[in-house]
Amino acid sequence: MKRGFLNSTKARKQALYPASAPSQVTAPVACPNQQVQLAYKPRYGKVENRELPKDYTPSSVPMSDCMQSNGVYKDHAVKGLTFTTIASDGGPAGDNTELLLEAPTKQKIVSTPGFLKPVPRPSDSACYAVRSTPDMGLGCFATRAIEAGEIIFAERPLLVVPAACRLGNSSQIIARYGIHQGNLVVLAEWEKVLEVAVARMTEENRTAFMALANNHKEDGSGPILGIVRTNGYTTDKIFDGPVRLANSANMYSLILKIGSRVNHSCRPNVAYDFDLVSFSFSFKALKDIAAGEQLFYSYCDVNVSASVRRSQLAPYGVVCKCLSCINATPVSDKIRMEFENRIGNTAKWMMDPGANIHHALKLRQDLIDEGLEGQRTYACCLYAISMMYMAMGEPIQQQIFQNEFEKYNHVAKLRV
Ligand SMILES: C[S@@+](CC[C@H](N)C(=O)[O-])C[C@H]1O[C@@H](n2cnc3c(N)ncnc32)[C@H](O)[C@@H]1O
Repeated sequence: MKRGFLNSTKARKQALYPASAPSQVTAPVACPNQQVQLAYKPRYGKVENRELPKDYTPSSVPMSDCMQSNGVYKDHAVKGLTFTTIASDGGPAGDNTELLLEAPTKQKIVSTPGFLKPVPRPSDSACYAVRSTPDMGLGCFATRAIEAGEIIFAERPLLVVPAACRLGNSSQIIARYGIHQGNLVVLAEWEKVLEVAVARMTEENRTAFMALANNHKEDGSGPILGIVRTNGYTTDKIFDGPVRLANSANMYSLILKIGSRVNHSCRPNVAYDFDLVSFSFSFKALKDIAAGEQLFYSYCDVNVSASVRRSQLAPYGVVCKCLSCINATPVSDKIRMEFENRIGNTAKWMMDPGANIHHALKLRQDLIDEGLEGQRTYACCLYAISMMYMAMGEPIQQQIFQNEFEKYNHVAKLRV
């Protein structure tokens, strides 16, 4: 991820829609810089009795009353949020993005120096295809061999909406209907708001959006919120106010046409960057990918045990069957949990490279065995090995690892 990498805290910044706990109560959380209540972390899984209160009448959320000459609706504000469009401006209409966000956040985005550059187009747009998998719904596949570091596709999001249900009156709703039915009403009201954002889309984008997967059909989410929760990415480049809140409640969820078709693996072979200036995501290969191989992104932290990964994946309805999950042992758990610390020993290893080279080679092998060659740690490790061979006066080995380092540094972008 632009995180550069999938591990630890950075990965959390850019995971799919923030994970939620099973049957967790939707606690309205006050956002400090605004008078809104956030229905944060809605429940997932099967919620029994999804009947809305008899006396509940859904709000009517107004649609923009005016379309501009470029076929894009004018901005309009509802309940403190603005419906707006980033239009492709001469590019393909598929590059339009619909957004629902706070007005100052929109201002921050559009005043980014250089905004709005065209979406970067990879030289070969035909290196991937979306098709069926036997057990994961649709997925993205390489149609030819792709090298580590290569950009596979780039796209603007179809939709950008707050990562939490922001209604402003959630606490009154909960007070009136109680927690269980109040939560259902909050979700229903939020769906009404999202319906307007989707109605503003071009027909092409709306069709693509509504065709995305939805694994939130039984938790009270409406069809649009279900799609948002199943497919949303986050970026630490878009949030309300001066700082990103620790609970991510002021962040946004971004739903993509192609990126949202990428399935999960704890042995990811792709990562993404989000560029504010072109307002686009670029998905790049973390390692060499063979023709026909499926592209995988990690929806969870990769430097944690299999059981922690399992619990992080539960809200996505994913039971991961990657090699690392199937073959997980206490030893592999330890490897994942410790690889960041182990690379911290590099300076110590360099004091006596001959005696310590095996530590660095073992770390490299462990990362390969866990399918984590895209990690920054892997590139750091290759660099350390090449430096150690240099210090040992072994130029051939040094060159081999220098070359490998350069290949993976294309992904890791270490400054050395
Ligand atoms: C963002 S979508 C990915 C694309 C999706 N497969 C589709 O058909 O559009 C996420 C959903 O895909 C499925 N999925 C993703 N990774 C999976 C995996 N490793 N195993 C099983 N299902 C997976 C789950 O249903 C998950 O909720």
